[in-house]
Amino acid sequence: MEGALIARDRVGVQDFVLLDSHTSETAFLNNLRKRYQENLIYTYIGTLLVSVNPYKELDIYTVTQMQLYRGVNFFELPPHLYAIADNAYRVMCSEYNNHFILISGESGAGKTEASKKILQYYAVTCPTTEQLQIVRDRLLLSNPVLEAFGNAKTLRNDNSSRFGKYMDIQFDFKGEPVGGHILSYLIEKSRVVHQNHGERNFHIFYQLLEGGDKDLLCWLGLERNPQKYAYLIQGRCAKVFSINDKNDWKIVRKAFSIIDFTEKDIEHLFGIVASVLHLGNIQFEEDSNGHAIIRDGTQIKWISKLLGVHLSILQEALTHRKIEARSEEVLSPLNVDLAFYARDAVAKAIYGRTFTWLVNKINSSLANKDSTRKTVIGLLDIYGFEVLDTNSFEQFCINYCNEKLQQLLIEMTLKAEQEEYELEGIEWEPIPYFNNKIICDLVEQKHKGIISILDEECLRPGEATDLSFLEKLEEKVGDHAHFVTRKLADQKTRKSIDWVDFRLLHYAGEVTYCAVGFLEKNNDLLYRNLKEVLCNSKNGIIRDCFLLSELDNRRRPETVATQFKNSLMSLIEILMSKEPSYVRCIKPNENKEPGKFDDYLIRHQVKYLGLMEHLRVRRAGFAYRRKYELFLQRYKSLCPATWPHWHGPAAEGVERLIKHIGYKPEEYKLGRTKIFIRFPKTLFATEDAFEFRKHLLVSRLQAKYKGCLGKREYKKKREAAIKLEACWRGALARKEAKKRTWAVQIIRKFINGFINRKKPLCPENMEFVRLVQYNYLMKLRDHIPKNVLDKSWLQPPSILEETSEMLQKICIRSLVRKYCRGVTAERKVQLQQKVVASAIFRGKKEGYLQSINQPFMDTRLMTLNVAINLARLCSQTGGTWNPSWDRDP
Ligand SMILES: Nc1ncnc2c1ncn2[C@@H]1O[C@H](COP(=O)(O)OP(=O)(O)OP(=O)(O)O)[C@@H](O)[C@H]1O
Repeated sequence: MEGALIARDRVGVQDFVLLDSHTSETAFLNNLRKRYQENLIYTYIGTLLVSVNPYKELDIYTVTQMQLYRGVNFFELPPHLYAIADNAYRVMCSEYNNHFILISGESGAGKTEASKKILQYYAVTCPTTEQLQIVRDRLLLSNPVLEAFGNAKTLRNDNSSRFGKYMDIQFDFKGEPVGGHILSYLIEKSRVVHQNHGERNFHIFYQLLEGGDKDLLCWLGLERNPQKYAYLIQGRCAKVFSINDKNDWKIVRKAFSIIDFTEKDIEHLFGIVASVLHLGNIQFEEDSNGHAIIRDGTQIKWISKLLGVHLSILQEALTHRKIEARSEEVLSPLNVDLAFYARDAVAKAIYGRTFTWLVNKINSSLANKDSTRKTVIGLLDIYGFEVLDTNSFEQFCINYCNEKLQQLLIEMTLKAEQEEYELEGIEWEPIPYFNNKIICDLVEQKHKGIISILDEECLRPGEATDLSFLEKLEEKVGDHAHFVTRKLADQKTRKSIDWVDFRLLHYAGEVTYCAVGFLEKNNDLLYRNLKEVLCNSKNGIIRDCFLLSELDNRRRPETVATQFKNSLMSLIEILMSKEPSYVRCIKPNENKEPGKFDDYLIRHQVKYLGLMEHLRVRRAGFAYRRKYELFLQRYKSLCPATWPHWHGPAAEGVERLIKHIGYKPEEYKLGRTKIFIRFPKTLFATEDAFEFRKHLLVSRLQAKYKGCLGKREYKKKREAAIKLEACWRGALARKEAKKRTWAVQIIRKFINGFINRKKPLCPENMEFVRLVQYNYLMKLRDHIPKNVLDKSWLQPPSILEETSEMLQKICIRSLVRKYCRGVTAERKVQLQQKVVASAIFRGKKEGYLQSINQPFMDTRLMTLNVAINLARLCSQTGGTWNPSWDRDP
């Protein structure tokens, strides 16, 4: 609930106890409308769930939704059927007790849908084993079978349940669904033989004709066309747009096989369904004596075959009545009207009892054989209060049932309230409410109640009629404040009550019942000879339904109303021993239209569903109650002493908190485990303060969160950088170490090579020698003599001495060659002359050595020639010569 306190302006309050004007029906309707228009079909009154039929598919029944509600605190999520179902289940598991969920509302309000949804919820969310899967399937598939035989199209609902249903789902100690049991109440048998305009018979008839295969129909003596059967066409709407009989037939057939029906069972079952259709087509005619006779024997032959009864005996039983006169039995012929009555009575009886057989059959397939203790959750899908234009015996029973259930609800709610107050040590404040026990007594009291009077009339000898019954009522309960007839009414009311009517002032409003047919319906008699025929049937189901022992029992069977009263008593007993949850379904409009909220219709239902009464009871004390822990958890931020954490007991924390907020003493009470807040406005003020505070907290949280995110990001980056650095350094160090290792190896090799350098080339010195050679050659390349006069030469290492010498020679030779090539012819002559001159002057001329480098000059050449000649002369004469020469290399 807390979740949507926030959105209350738009979607209203999720819990009616939080309405300010809780006694105002208009405020109630406004809230309901506001929510309905937002597709919020569920609203709480405390723990009671109010549901408004949306008449459209809503996206709120998905498996995800189921998981959402699973195990979550009742008030934490928006109201939902699943919350009710889950709450019952959780409490059952933890406290190991039994529960029931009572679903009520008028026809078409969504009761059956709700009960199916709850069943699906358990099927999906409860733990189970593969073995139990079959139980789960049977539980789910029991629905289509019961709906086929017990539901029909009515004016108010295309799939209206024409019986009351109570289904127990049994759970073992692990919370696994292990079995189930169904009780059915008051199936509307009259529908088998009569339907109002716009209504249909039970679905199964149409499904069989539409979906049954040719061979089956042939075997049953049926034609596919429903128009051929008198029991199917009174409503003139055998075909309904919203119903797919063919498809439904398939589902029912499949369900039969899962629910353990044998082929024989199915054969007998459809034999009965077909027999009912054949019965409806039997026509009686009057013979000359005014007695009923059957002219066309076709139908009766089929019935005799399908029910396994003797043809002539059946024919006789349908047209005669056995009367016991003294100790003799006399057959008295029936007139046509009585024959039709007998025919319809058989049809109703066999259909009604077959339905009971069906429920028993389903029960035996759902039964859990192991005897360990089980806990149960019961689902009660029962007809709501009915007010039709003409209200008959059925409406009387239905409305009586609703009175009883209303009483149960009020008692249990009051009891629960009182128990809670006692448990919490809060003083009990008496709650004023309307106790409808007075109406229940009017109906059910022994000897004095309406049912007893009706039974008396049915059983007494003599000519009892519906009118004599009415007179008896006036006589015996005429002075009751909740009973009126035309005779008893005042002038004003008299006009609205017919002479055959009586009116009851139910808790939900006035209902006028037409007494016509009460006796007949209450008696529900089947002539004895017809019963005998059925008891001797060869159809196994009919034999199970009509026991021979019934014939021996001379006591009159209980009347329908008494049977119903007794079954209701035992139902109430069953319910009283369990923990209750309630779902009240509301029908929003008469046209099955989505989104249409008919104020008048809904106001009416709010009234007769007792919602205002329930709200008054829930609100009479306190509007809101919560465990201290939950209250503190939600609102602790409103008080500095409790925020962010309260370390003491929760109750003390709450006390500090509300003192800080400023609650007045009359606004609250503190129980043992819970705080009780009297007025919704107190809670809303707290909620508003919380909202405001939340915004503050949210911005703080956001800032903190952003800071945290930033820090986290920075830390991440930093760590990444450090890691990267470490990796990089490692890589560098590894590279360095590798380099060093390599260098050491090289140096080692070098030293080794140096030590062994003198040895011939071997692996130890190979590299060193090569290196030295290489280095020497490289160096030599840079120190090669540049001309022939340059006598320098790089000193070679010892291992290259020989090579060096060779290289030097090659080099000199190359230089010389180069020099020689560069010498011109003129120069060559000059040099030759110089050689000659040298030969002449070496050692003989002073300054010879200095003149070697001097080139010859042309002027001097002449002189040289002269000199040569002179020299020759001198040499011949022994004289000396000392000319100065130009330098020349
Ligand atoms: N929660 C829902 N969501 C959608 N449609 C729904 C819902 N509940 C009911 N309906 C619609 O309303 C129709 C009538 O509902 P349902 O048969 O459950 O009514 P009921 O109260 O069981 O009536 P009756 O008393 O006649 O059996 C359904 O066939 C379905 O179309």
